[in-house]
Amino acid sequence: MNIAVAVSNIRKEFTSKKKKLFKKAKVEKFVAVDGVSFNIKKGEIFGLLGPNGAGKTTTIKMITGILRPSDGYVHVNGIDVDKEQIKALQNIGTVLAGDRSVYWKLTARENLEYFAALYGMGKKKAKERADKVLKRLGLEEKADIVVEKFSTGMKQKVALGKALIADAPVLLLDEPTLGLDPQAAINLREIIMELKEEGRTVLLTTHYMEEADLLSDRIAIIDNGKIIALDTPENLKKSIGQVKKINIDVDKECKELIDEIKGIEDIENVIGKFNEEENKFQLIIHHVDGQVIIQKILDKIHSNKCKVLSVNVKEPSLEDVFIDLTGKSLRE
Ligand SMILES: Nc1ncnc2c1ncn2[C@@H]1O[C@H](COP(=O)(O)OP(=O)(O)OP(=O)(O)O)[C@@H](O)[C@H]1O
Repeated sequence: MNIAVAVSNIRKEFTSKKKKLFKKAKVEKFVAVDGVSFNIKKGEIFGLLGPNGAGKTTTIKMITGILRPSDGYVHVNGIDVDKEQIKALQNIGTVLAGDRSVYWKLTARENLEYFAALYGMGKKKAKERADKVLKRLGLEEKADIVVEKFSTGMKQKVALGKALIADAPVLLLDEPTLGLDPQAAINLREIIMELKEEGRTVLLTTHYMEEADLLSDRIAIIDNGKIIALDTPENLKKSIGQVKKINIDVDKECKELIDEIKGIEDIENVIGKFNEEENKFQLIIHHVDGQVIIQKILDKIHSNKCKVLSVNVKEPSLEDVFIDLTGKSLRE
């Protein structure tokens, strides 16, 4: 069988009680994941890309069985997660977003040996396995230091080590590079590529589009609990091939510009974001004709008394696929 993870029409509805003083609590329903289906092939890195709150973590939690779907089902290596959770879990290693569930007062080695023991390994096997994982993560030299003294990147590696300790064929990595400095993120991405080369299946959630693009064989884009596109990164980008993109930075925030540029013929979409660090207003403009349009856009900018800082004509990225599908930016 070629499918490692089969997710069939899963749905998750949360209910919460909102209480107001002297009033009866009101029960509110919220659908976080709304009929999501996908298959992950064995040996594939499958990216789940979406903005904050899109439903990525909730989906992962349903695949591991931590959360029970309100509807639909999940199979991991042919095992129904709802019916045989323990058997299914033997096939899965998981790192949840911001997972710091390693023990801070224990060393990296003690942590990994402890989790190996939880998986039922004897002392000798646990030690061997911990050694192997520490080496693979480049943590051998720091193996006997307590985790609380580690940097964020090293703590994240120990969390990944916990997911690797049982040598499971399927890895669910929820935002594994979140909060890491650029070099630590590069190191972790290299490890993820190596895991794939060993034949493991990886589900990676991220809201970094470059990361999804770089690592994934296929990507599902998720928004508001629904999958809105699923294909290889190349095909996703090709799908908006006729759409061209111009990035223009201007010297001050001018929201009126967005609607004015949208009003120009052949303009498909305009996103405007103020970059506080660099004190500039960044416009991402999608259009279907590159020549005449630039002058028309510049005229609008001038009539709004803004100064152009830079103009770039770019190849569409996954972010553009998202903008094209939703009319909003991934990081809004
Ligand atoms: N236990 C819960 N009760 C109520 N609502 C929840 C619960 N868990 C998640 N949600 C809501 O479900 C939605 C999806 O959350 P989820 O954590 O899956 O998003 P995400 O795509 O992983 O986002 P992020 O990138 O910010 O981690 C959010 O609106 C969140 O507030």
